[in-house]
Amino acid sequence: MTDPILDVADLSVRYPGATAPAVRNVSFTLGRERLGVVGESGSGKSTLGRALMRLMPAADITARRMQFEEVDLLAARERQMLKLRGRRMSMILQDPKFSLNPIRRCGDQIAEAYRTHFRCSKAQAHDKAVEMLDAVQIREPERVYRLYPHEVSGGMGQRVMIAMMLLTDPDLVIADEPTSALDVTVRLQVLRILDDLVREKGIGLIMISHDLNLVRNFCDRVLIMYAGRVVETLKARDLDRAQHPYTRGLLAAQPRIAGDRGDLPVLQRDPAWEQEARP
Ligand SMILES: Nc1ncnc2c1ncn2[C@@H]1O[C@H](COP(=O)(O)OP(=O)(O)OP(=O)(O)O)[C@@H](O)[C@H]1O
Repeated sequence: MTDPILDVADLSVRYPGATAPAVRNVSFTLGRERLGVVGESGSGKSTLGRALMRLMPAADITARRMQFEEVDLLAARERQMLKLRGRRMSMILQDPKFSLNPIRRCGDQIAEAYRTHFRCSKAQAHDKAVEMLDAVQIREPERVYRLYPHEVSGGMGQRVMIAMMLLTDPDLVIADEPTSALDVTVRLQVLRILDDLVREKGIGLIMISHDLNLVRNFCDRVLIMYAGRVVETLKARDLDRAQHPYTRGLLAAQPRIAGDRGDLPVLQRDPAWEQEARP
């Protein structure tokens, strides 16, 4: 692995009033690679992503280390975080409908994001927005610039979001289920764009997903989360050789198209999984 972009040790997150932390003692490093974060609903994947961006002012975030390049994310003031977010670290969410402003044209939103970070004229920001739409393989960028979010498909909306994120050349991108609302062909296009970012621009990508097949094929390494903890960390290509019974249970519960199509096994949970952690 290359020099870590992110180095996290013993990160825990507790929501106000919650009896147990949503994320518990999570440790990992991220290089210029694709790191998958997998686990069932409620295992803490999104909480982990939002905590890294410090997007949860009400929650209690503790860690031994939370270092993003030269920045100590635990000590950084909110002013510094405002400069980092959207510039050097970005997040892509599942559904662009909730991330784009419904009453502003897509292109204007990208141009405005550019002007937030860089001093330039409106015309320069417009040109940059069109260039970015083109970079995410939108065929008629000038036309799409003028569309409102409700006028674009889910896949195009997701590409608009990625275009906005690309503006500032971030080093870290956290993608939270970025393709689950997309059909298979558009999903491939979006994955290809993210893949190019890792290969050509050398970003570090955290890909949060439910989809074991997707992370197996797309990611370099995978963190498996259960009840807020990382129970296993593996190279994606070694996923089928996973040791932890939870990971093995998830793999066994995957539907198969070919071969024996008997009943899917039900995951038998062991309460001990909640206590242990294997970084
Ligand atoms: N804003 C919040 N306030 C209080 N509790 C929350 C909040 N967001 C999430 N939680 C709780 O934290 C735990 C982890 O949730 P989180 O959304 O991180 O899981 P997840 O693995 O991303 O799930 P999903 O795959 O369904 O998105 C859950 O028990 C959830 O109920």
